Amino acid sequence: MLIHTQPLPTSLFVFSYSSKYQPYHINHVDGQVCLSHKNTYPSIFAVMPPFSRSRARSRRSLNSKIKCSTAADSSLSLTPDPDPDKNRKVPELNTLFKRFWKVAAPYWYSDDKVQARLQLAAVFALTLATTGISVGFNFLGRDFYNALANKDQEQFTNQLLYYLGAFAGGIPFFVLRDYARETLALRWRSWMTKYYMERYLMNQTFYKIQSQSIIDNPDQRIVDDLSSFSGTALSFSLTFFNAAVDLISFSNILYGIYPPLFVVLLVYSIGGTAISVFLGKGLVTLNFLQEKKEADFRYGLVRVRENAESIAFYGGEDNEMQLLLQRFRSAFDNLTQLLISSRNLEFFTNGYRYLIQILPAAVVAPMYFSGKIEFGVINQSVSAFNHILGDFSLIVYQFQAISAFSAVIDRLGEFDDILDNSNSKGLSDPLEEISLTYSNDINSPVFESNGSMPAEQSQRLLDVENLTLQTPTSKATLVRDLSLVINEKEHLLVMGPSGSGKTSLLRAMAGLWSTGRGKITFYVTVGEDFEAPTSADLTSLDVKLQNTNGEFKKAINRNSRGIFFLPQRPYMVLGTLRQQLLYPTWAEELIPPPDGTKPAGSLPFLMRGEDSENASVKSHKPTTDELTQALENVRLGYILSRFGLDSTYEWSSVLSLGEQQRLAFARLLLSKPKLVLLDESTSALDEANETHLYQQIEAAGITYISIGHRRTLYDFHKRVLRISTMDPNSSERNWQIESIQSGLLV
Ligand SMILES: Nc1ncnc2c1ncn2[C@@H]1O[C@H](COP(=O)(O)OP(=O)(O)OP(=O)(O)O)[C@@H](O)[C@H]1O
Repeated sequence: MLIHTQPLPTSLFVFSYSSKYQPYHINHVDGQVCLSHKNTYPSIFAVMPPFSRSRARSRRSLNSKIKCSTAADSSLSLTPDPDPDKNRKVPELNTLFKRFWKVAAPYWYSDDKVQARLQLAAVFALTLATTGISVGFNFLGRDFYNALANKDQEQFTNQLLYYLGAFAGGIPFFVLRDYARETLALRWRSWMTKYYMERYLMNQTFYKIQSQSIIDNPDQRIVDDLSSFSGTALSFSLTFFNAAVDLISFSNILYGIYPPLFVVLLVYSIGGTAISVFLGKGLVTLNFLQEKKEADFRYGLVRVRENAESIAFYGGEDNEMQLLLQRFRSAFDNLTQLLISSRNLEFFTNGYRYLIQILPAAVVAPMYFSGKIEFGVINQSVSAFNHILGDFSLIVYQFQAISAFSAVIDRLGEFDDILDNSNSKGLSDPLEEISLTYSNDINSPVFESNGSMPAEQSQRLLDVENLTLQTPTSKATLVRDLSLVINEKEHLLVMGPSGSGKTSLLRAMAGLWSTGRGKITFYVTVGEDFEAPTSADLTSLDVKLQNTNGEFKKAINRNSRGIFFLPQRPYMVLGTLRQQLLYPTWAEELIPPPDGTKPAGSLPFLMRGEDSENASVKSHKPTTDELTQALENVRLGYILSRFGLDSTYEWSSVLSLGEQQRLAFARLLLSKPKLVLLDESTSALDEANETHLYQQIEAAGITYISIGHRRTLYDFHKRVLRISTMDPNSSERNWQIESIQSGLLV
């Protein structure tokens, strides 16, 4: 137990700041951060290096306060927007605790748990050591000043040497404690980032979140909120731990001096905490909204960057400016309210802090006057009182940081729930009934597409039975009671007016939409170890989640099952031309350093193991020659001399739309799937190139289902599925299948 028997010397110091940093004021001075003690030692002042990561949040909010107080003087007009977020409820305390636990716990039970717990123990041990060192410095300081007061030169010199020795020995503990805490926070964040990204990208959750606008800014939650969560959770834990140690150390002293003083302190701090919670309760919501609005604003800017060419063609700068300003104003308005609430809370917090400064001295002074205690005991009681007050007042002093942290917990907890239940009723429609199955039973009898007569011995690839397809949110029926069979080489063209539901049919086949009824079965050849997933597998996160430790079973990937989808809008990944071509079938491996060593600081769980890659990754990965040949096959050989295979460009900007579509066909030819679903994949191409590409995939033995509007497409297909726009009042089928022979309908 750490007990101060003497008053703390007034020259202490830098050391105690971070173990009990809460009683300090934080100020910016010339790019440095200055901490000055808020209660016990108003004269103590320590200049710190620029903020560490764990204090980045304080810096950010501080910076934003500075920026905003400037902005408040500017001429921005502040017309309030009607804002549905204003009715957002403050989360209950127990909900917050549950969410905190749900977000925080998985890491400490994960594969990395041994390392994590050891590091945590080291951080706590170092924190205890630094607290002990601080106490030791108190005693050294006391003796130093006693020697000075007694004019004992020899003792003074000795104490000075002790002090310098202790200084040299003690400093590394403080540095190592902070380093250990920061590295643990980084490790925790890295693990959580992978854990969240994995669940976000799994099972098309990212698509559902985006297309159904389920939550705002998942990217910001993964980047900013996770970073601030791990850093703040650790530093708060240490702050509370320190407060507990401190409380035990100093309660005895204070209680021993004068018990009523202890009781007064208890009542004062409990009352203060209750009032600050009452005054600051709106801060959690405001902080939550601030995060959202800042992310919305940033997203708006990202959209401008991503769509630079379209905006420039439209000349839409004024509109963009207005939209962006609107988003910024929304963030600004909220921040203004946040500042007002913070200011009101500060009135109370500062009053609370200074009102009681002289109380302990005033209470014990009569005992001193009557000779019951020595003068030093007054100092000691003031010191102990302030320590305990600081410990009991953590919530008052830290309320703003706690409210910001609560907002982070709330946002992450909400995100975590969505990821966990990504296919439960919360996310998907209760009428979600389309069953999507991947079957390896290719021996079942093959029928003609009209379902009546046995066909020649070709392999069946797709079976659609009584499919009624609806839009996910409005439940508008797009296709009614569709049945069709696709056998090998029976290429199907899907036609129909714009908006009739052609792409949506592909969405259902890809498992992106499942509202409606009916059954879709893909028949695919797969390895012996493959257990054909059912539609429930495909929509149940549990199947893919082995446990809550964040270990995932191999995700089911339809590309590796011989089925490929080319979306309407070509998608170019961030990376090199080689990566474009390999996407999505093969992942580009990390290039190891020449000496074969692991990159410094790499964490085992950030590496993608073989198991987590597509099954097809194990299949032959195309060589440079094969990649070059694939480009030649789609008449794109000339871009090689321009860009090379291994340079990174913004491909969606440097390649024309038609070139991007041809690149997508090169991917297809390299992957050689059994069946491909093409959504207007040649719409930007001239007829000669279109014919060439269809000839290429036909020659590669790929069966295809294409969506398209052009009659020239008849030449490459055997049948056409014609979908008409659904009449909401009709209960009739809105589709028909016609045969094509030699490019003509029969
Ligand atoms: N996420 C969604 N939520 C609700 N309705 C949607 C959604 N996406 C598309 N729709 C609607 O579904 C209908 C069918 O859209 P779909 O994209 O399938 O049309 P399409 O036949 O492919 O049209 P086009 O030929 O113009 O590409 C449209 O009316 C569209 O507005």
